[in-house]
Amino acid sequence: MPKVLISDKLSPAAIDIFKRRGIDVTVKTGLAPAELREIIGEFDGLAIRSATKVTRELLDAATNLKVIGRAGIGVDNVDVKSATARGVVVMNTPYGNAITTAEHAIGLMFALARELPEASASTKAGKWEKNRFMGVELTGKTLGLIGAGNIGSIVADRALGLKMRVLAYDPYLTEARATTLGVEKADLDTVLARADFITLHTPLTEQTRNILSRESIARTKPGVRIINCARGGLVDEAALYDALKSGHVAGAALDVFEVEPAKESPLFALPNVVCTPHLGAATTEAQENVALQVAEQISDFLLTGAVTNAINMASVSAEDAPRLKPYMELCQLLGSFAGQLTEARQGVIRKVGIEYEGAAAHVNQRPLSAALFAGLLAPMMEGVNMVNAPVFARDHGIELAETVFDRDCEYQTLIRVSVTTDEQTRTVSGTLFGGAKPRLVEVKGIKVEADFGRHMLYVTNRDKPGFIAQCSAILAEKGINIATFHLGRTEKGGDAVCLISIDETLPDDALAAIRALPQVMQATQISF
Ligand SMILES: NC(=O)c1ccc[n+]([C@@H]2O[C@H](COP(=O)([O-])OP(=O)(O)OC[C@H]3O[C@@H](n4cnc5c(N)ncnc54)[C@H](O)[C@@H]3O)[C@@H](O)[C@H]2O)c1
Ligand SMILES: O=C(O)[C@H](O)COP(=O)(O)O
Repeated sequence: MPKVLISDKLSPAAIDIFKRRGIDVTVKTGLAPAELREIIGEFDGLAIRSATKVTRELLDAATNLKVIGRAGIGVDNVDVKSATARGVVVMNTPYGNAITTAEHAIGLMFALARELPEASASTKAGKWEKNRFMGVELTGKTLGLIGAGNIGSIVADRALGLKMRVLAYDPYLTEARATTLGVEKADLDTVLARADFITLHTPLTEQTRNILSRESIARTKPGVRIINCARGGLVDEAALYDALKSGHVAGAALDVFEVEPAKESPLFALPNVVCTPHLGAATTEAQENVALQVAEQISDFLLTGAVTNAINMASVSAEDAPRLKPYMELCQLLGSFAGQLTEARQGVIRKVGIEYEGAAAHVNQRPLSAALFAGLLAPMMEGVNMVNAPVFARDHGIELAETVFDRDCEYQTLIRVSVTTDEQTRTVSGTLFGGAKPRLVEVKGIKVEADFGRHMLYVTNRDKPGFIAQCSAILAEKGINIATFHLGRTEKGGDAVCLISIDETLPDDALAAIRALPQVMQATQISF
């Protein structure tokens, strides 16, 4: 039974789902990093929000971990690169808290426009300062969106309902999408110059860090009000402080901070600053949504291999997972076969070609190439799997060329793999016998039908009499039982391949004896 640890405060709905799906679930929140490192090795899955920091050190200790599920959107608390390198899938729940967070941004905009927190504090203090507070109307004002993804789009929709004009800066926003949203697509300078309110809705990346820098804040319209419900680090807090003090910025509402938890900040002393402690996603509805989603996604992955909302891997729907399973197995075996042949020759792989024909041409091929790379690279690298194999391949400069043939095919399905090293190109093809059982059908362009046995001997030889008898005699002498024996050749007397499935591994001296046979050009032991 797979084991999952919930290490942040998640709705109890998640626990129910894990239990219902047959997952052994443990809840331990508020653990110190060392305490978490101590226990993480037991778990196959980890469910988190933003409090748990999934560092390289934690991942080093997470020897069984297969999946990290973030109940929420931002994964900046996860070292995704290290997780990928260790073959751990990282998933989030990209939509579950989007409405709630957009509502928080709108709420903060109202709070700024009418100085609600200050007015509330003053009233509760018995001051009744009716003449101190004079707000601004939102109707007819311009809202500048920086980032028009899931949350930004919802904010735009609500702002349009408030009769605001919405300008959006997002390099990935198309004109067509802007029209659908009812917003005006603009460059950053235009948003800065024209917006009465600016609201940020981008992830924190190298491009967005300090997107509201001292210089860009200086270019904003005097009297602008700024809302950040996305990530600390998007706004230069020191520059914001100076602009608020000078009055150039009339107000700022911050849900997120450069350093969290934000226990102290010069900004806290300013009356025109509204702060909340990273509450963007904090509603019952949103927390229920993300908890349910993350628990289902983690369970699906651990129980069926379905991959949803992964940051570092191609998606495989729950519906597709069982259908793709035999194809993935075939690809992994073909990759492993080709990888072991390449390893035997110590060649550096330069290029991998994958051709899909028949039924394989009509399935989702992205996870298939990942499975193939995992099989191919496993003999050469430790800890390789479907998550990290495509990254390893890219990092090692291995070019991937995929071709899908929509044509009549001799087999119900056919996947052909060619691996090019500095010295040669090796081709192997396989099919799914009966639609499910992986079978080799071609090696080096020579037809030879064989199941993938646990231990196999692959021989290339010249098609001359005596080879089968001599090879069998060597195996018999070592007491090695032959399970299956398959032959193929280009033509009578030409190049031949032989695939022998044996019941155990071949001792080195037997392999050497087979290699020494006069007809043999290459003999390699393959294990799956
Ligand atoms: N405060 C909270 O509690 C809370 C809750 C949920 C999400 N968030 C954060 O809100 C942010 C947005 O979430 P989302 O779900 O809308 O993400 P999203 O991925 O749907 O949208 C992000 C948008 O930013 C745009 N973008 C990327 N680089 C940009 C750049 N350089 N300039 C302008 N736009 C750029 C992208 O094109 C995309 O449209 C994330 O950082 C997320 O972590 C915070
Ligand atoms: O990225 C997110 O989803 C938000 O920052 C919410 O984070 P939280 O779930 O830890 O509050």
